[in-house]
Amino acid sequence: MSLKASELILNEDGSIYHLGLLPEEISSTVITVGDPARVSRISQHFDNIEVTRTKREFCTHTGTLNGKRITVMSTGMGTDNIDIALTELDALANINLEKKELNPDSKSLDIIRIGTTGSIRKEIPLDSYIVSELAMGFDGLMHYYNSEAFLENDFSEAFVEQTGWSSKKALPYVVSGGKDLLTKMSSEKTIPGFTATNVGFYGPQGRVLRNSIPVPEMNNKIAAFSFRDKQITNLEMETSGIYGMAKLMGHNAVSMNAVLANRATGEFSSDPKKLVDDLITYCLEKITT
Ligand SMILES: O=P(O)(O)O[C@H]1O[C@H](CO)[C@@H](O)[C@H]1O
Ligand SMILES: O=c1cc[nH]c(=O)[nH]1
Repeated sequence: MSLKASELILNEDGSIYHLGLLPEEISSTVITVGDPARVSRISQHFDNIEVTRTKREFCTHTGTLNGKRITVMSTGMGTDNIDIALTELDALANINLEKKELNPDSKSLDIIRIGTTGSIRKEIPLDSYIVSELAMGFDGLMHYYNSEAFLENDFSEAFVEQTGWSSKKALPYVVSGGKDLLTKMSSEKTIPGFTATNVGFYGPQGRVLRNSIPVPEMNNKIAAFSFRDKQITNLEMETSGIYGMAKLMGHNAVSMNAVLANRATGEFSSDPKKLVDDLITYCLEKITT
């Protein structure tokens, strides 16, 4: 059955609506970043670049490094953008856009997020790298899909109870990263983490400039949460959405986080550019070997 024009939306050139890409323009290995400017900081390492496309906050370069074809794409900030980016990436991989029909065999993508984050633990210092084994989403995205099969609801229940999480906020959901990619991207240079994904950068992460927030000690409560020997390590804005969308559609995902803020000590990295560039170099080496 053909998908309706209002559901699978294509541009005049046949490309997918928000990303502006055609199926042959993406690799099965996709690096995602929040910042569009970070795309060329990654693709400058490629031996060649065959595709460059920008539409809204979605800037995409596809090229080859050491014989491996890689796509790098910016998603902008937040899991609302992740819903669009991953759904459209999946459509490029698994839907015949001309016939508007699902392909008979489904294809699985490797999705590697290279992002920045704030640690909420003193013992996870500035300038370290966290690989997210688990993600807890405060964003609610997974509740809009049939995701019950893979959500780790016992973690969510314990979290709500231990932190006194308000029912006015979305129920936190917990989802794991892709096992093989977690192993591939981890080393003695990385710290395994449990990443909390927030709906914003300021109030939702407990930052106060001029606005007050209802539970000023929430980051401490999040840091004190403990269940089955797991504790939350860091805050950012995309990982839970990426892990959830990847699990829904049969893709593998891992989130690599450069710690540029430590919220427990109040410090910020003195050289965030170098920190991210070093993580990029680390990830490209791991991806291509
Ligand atoms: O550096 P990126 O990948 O954008 O990730 C982090 O930085 C942004 C906030 O400054 C959010 O997107 C957060 O998840
Ligand atoms: O503290 C931080 C740093 C980077 N990104 C975030 O979302 N939070």
